[in-house]
Amino acid sequence: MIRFDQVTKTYSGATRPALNNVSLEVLKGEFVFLVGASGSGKSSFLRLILKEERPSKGRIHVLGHDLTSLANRKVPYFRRSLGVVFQDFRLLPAKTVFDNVAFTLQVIGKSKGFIQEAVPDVLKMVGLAGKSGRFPHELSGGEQQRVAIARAIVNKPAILLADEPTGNLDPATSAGIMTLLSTINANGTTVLMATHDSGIVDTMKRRVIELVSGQIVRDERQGGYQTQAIPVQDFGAAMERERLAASGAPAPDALRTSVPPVTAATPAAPTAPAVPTAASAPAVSPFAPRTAPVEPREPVTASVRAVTQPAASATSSAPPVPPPLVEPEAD
Ligand SMILES: Nc1ncnc2c1ncn2[C@@H]1O[C@H](COP(=O)(O)OP(=O)(O)OP(=O)(O)O)[C@@H](O)[C@H]1O
Repeated sequence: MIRFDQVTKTYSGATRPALNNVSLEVLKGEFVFLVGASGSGKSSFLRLILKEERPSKGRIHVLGHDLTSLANRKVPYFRRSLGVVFQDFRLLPAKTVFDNVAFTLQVIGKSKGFIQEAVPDVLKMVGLAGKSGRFPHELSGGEQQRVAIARAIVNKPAILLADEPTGNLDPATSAGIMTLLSTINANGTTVLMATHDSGIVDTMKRRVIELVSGQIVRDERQGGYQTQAIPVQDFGAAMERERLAASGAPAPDALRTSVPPVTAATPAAPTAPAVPTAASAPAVSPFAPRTAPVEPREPVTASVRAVTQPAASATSSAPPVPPPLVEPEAD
């Protein structure tokens, strides 16, 4: 469904690649978390799948298309099979909930009759049946994200890409969004989600791909969030480093994070969803110290090369995220 063969992406003017020799396969029906420190390459990975960026080296296949040779005029049509959700919702502020979702279908030329049926259906699915006449500013953050998800799935995409979809939401609201994404996945859509939310990843127990400095250092079935870049045990130390950095003091060597060797593993078969509920949602932020000991992870069959990585710099800032993907069909 999605295959990366030795993909490297180096942005112009950059001194190091955002993605470095990445090979992996995502199968139909999988739910995959992309984790890693800020700047590790998660958004770049998603943008390459959307063909918003081109790889500097390597090949990418998505839904049977070789993206390297896919003509630009065919890209809008290709993207109809992909839904995208962003952290900041990206709704059209002057359009109602109904019209935000309908707009996606209008620009690809769907009939009025189709739109009148499809939009209420999808709004019902995301739990917003009674709010179709509201404007985005009249909705909570969680409701706005539901509209964004409705918009992303109304055309029944084969793949849903979500770039930190819960990044602006509280834990209970995030749990509701994850329940929704799990339902969408259970209905057959392959989901790839970049996240920093350790609570969600630990609760859902899905495939986890971890990036450090643009390389895959972990590909684990039913994985947890624990990152190589910032090992869980060292969250306290990481916070102490932040405190010292903010106060201008040099970080003592004792506080530097060490990175254990890593065994990368592989594409896992789809598994039954373990969906957090609003009631059970753990109130954990990526930077919350955790006290529980780290369980050894069970490796799965390797098809991704094992990589040993230096610690990632966690200082890069996120680039601007690409605009919504819906484009009118070329004649
Ligand atoms: N358009 C761009 N031009 C130049 N460099 C870029 C661009 N987009 C990303 N980068 C760089 O590529 C690297 C990976 O960035 P990317 O946004 O993919 O990381 P990320 O893991 O998604 O980070 P975050 O968790 O903060 O969103 C970073 O060093 C970033 O500065």
